[in-house]
Amino acid sequence: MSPLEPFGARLRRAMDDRGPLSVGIDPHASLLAEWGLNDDVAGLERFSRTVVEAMADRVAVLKPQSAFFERFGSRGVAVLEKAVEEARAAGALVVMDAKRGDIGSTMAAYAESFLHKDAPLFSDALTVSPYLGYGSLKPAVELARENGAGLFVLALTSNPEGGEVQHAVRTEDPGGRNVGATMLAHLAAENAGAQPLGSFGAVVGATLGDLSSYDLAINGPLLAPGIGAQGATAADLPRVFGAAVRNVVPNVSRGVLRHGPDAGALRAAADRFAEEIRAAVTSV
Ligand SMILES: O=c1ccn([C@@H]2O[C@H](COP(=O)(O)O)[C@@H](O)[C@H]2O)c(=O)[nH]1
Repeated sequence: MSPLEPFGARLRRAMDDRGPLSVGIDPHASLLAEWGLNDDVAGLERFSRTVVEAMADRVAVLKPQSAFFERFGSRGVAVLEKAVEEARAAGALVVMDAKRGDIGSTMAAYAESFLHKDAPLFSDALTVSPYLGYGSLKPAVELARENGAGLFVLALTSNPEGGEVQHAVRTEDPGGRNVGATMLAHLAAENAGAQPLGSFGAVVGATLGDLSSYDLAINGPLLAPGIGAQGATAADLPRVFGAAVRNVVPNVSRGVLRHGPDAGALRAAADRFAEEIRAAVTSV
């Protein structure tokens, strides 16, 4: 198989063709119950198949949350493998939300698990945690480049607790930047010169309010969770992201999934978010 076109180029095209919305595949136990499914592997399988079948031919990105599959052990991971394969076959890009991070030698193994084209869980991109130091992610950056995949590095997360780590200022940083800003700067360097968009993105929550003190121009995608259940709205996007909004991939998980199990209702909910996002982004 020839190497894939770089993730950033594939994502740019998908965003232009389908709109930038990412829908999460987050099979919370509470959602399984609301959908009338058992909290078991069969329920998990039905839930994830329904979301993939409803969404994969229309949204740019599907973002499975690995935690909800891992909780069922190896049989849950098998369901995840199938969801990834079917979503990609139907034309969605898959961002695996597994938030991996470790010392470099172990990071290399995580990278092999998600970013090697022959891995059963090969995904178009993987979320990673840089809090063992950005340099510890190097094996993932390298393998992603070799395999046409991408990364989303946790920079400024959507949850209120994130600030105690991400807003911490590094005393040795000559510019007095905080940790989140430092991660954005690393990503800008990674994406330098990439056309039309780099493959190394940041996770930046849509919940965060005005981010004009940050340089979000990383020439890469900004994965923006927080719309819907966490309280942010599509209308917040221009205020939060400013001129960088064109590179934002807004994610909605529970805000769409709570409309299941009917596939038409799921699609209608995703379409409403997609339209709100389109209107907000084109207003900039
Ligand atoms: O900063 C972050 C990083 C990741 N997430 C993940 O996104 C979805 C959000 O789900 P909602 O139901 O739309 O709130 C979920 O998988 C999180 O683990 C995030 O929320 N914030």
